[in-house]
Amino acid sequence: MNLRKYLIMGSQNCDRDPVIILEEAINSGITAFQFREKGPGSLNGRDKLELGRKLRSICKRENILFLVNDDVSLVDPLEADGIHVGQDDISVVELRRRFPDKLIGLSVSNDAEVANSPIDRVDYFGAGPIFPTSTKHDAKSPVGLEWIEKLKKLYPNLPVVGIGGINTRNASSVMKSGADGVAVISAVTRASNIKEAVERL
Ligand SMILES: Cc1ncc(COP(=O)(O)OP(=O)(O)O)c(N)n1
Ligand SMILES: Cc1ncsc1CCOP(=O)(O)O
Ligand SMILES: [Mg+2]
Repeated sequence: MNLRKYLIMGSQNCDRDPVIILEEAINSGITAFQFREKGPGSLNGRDKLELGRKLRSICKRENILFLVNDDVSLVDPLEADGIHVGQDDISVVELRRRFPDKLIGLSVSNDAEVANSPIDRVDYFGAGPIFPTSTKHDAKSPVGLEWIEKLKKLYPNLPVVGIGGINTRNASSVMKSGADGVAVISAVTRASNIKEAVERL
């Protein structure tokens, strides 16, 4: 599982065709992709599924991990490698019961969330928001790089990806804090030059 450069994206994050953006990002070196069709301007129903199928087939062809965000109903039709959920989504216990062999990522932002989560059923943590972000309107307050250091001390063997406000200038600080990868939306989807952005990340 290579989560080093983890792109998260839905059509609502794109000024251009998401298919082109994903292809450029893969050709430039991203290692994992999360289909997150969510929030203002996002697609629903058949349109969402149809875009998911296109993005999934690109990841399959290019041998890039493909995870879905939140929406359990997409896991089987898209033959996703896994699913990422947060504290207010379907429970990890239920998810693991339904999908014993899929990757499960869980968002954690503080000690209480970790204490109340079945960590033994999780494959990686999404830690954040590390920095302020304007991409997710209901994001929690930034938790800072210390949160990554703390998580790695508590769970040295569980991969941690930092998320939230990560860009080409601050990504190295996230990795230096012990993260196994950086998860980004706008740093890639809003980049004027995707190749340069992914390479610099
Ligand atoms: C890798 C990664 N980490 C964190 C999140 C955020 O998940 P969540 O808190 O459930 O928020 P939404 O993305 O569902 O709005 C993520 N998606 N991916
Ligand atoms: C989905 C998500 N979860 C926490 S912050 C965030 C948004 C990350 O977007 P960006 O990389 O543009 O700050
Ligand atoms: Mg969620």
